[in-house]
Amino acid sequence: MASQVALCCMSHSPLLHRADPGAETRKAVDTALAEARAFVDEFDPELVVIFGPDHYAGFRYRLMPPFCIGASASAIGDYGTESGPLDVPQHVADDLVGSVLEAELDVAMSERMTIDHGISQPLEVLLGSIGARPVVPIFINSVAAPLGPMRRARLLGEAVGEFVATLDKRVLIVGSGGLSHDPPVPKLRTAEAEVAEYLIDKQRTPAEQQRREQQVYDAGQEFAQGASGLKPLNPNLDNEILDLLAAGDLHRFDEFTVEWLDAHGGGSVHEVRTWVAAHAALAATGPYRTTSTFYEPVPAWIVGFAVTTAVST
Ligand SMILES: O=C(O)CCc1cccc(O)c1O
Ligand SMILES: [Fe+2]
Repeated sequence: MASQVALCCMSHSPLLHRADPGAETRKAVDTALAEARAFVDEFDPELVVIFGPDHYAGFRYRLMPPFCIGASASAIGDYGTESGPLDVPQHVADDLVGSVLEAELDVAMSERMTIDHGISQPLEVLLGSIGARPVVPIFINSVAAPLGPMRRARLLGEAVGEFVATLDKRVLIVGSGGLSHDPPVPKLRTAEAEVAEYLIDKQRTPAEQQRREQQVYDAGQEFAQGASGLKPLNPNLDNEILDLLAAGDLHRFDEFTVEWLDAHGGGSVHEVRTWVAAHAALAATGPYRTTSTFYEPVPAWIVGFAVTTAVST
């Protein structure tokens, strides 16, 4: 028997539950997320495979893999998200790592993966809590330059999908991140030495974390007031991305270079790699149809916020 597979992709933001985006936007996003949650409930997944980035919370330049599969993982609990362990089915994760390596993708593996809101927020939103269902987390570096070509994220997704198809389970594939956004994240080669230390190896103290979270909140408020040096959100690009995903035109993403995306979508637009990987995973199990799409640029959250669901046909 083959698996039954469904997909939900969503943007995340550290400010999702913190900054007021305006009553109308709040209502629209809450509705879209409630519908996604209902879609997941109805599908009743036995396993969740989630592609997500982090924000120098777990992976730092001391050792930065392009991709990493977690066979055991826990969340730090940044920006008011839950902290604690995920329920990772160890043998499934082990087999997935083996299967992806067999497909000649040199994925890293972690037996102590640390995740942040990039993975925990969609788990909370879609499942109720980070530990609600068995989950295999797959990290995709989406911020720490240099990044490899988009094509590799697509191929990773494909290899994951080929494995998922063999499981004989109801599997929900999740992608977390994007779309266009340019949050205030320092860069290794231009940051002051003390700041760069946090990108390389140093963990923030609780007080430093609190300051960082306030700084990001303030940046969102400034951005929403139009008084910000951050790159504007790019709804045209975001809609183009959503159209390609819905059309199943995943090869087209191979043509988006890192430089071009950076220029048009901001420094964190590369999180759409998680969407490409998730869709490639679903596509590897058979043809699919996008069943819902929500999109709205939300400056107060510094993100072009999107939610989609899709099913195998
Ligand atoms: O550095 C962090 O911890 C979070 C950075 C950050 C800020 C606003 C919107 C985002 O999407 C984002 O990733
Ligand atoms: Fe992010």
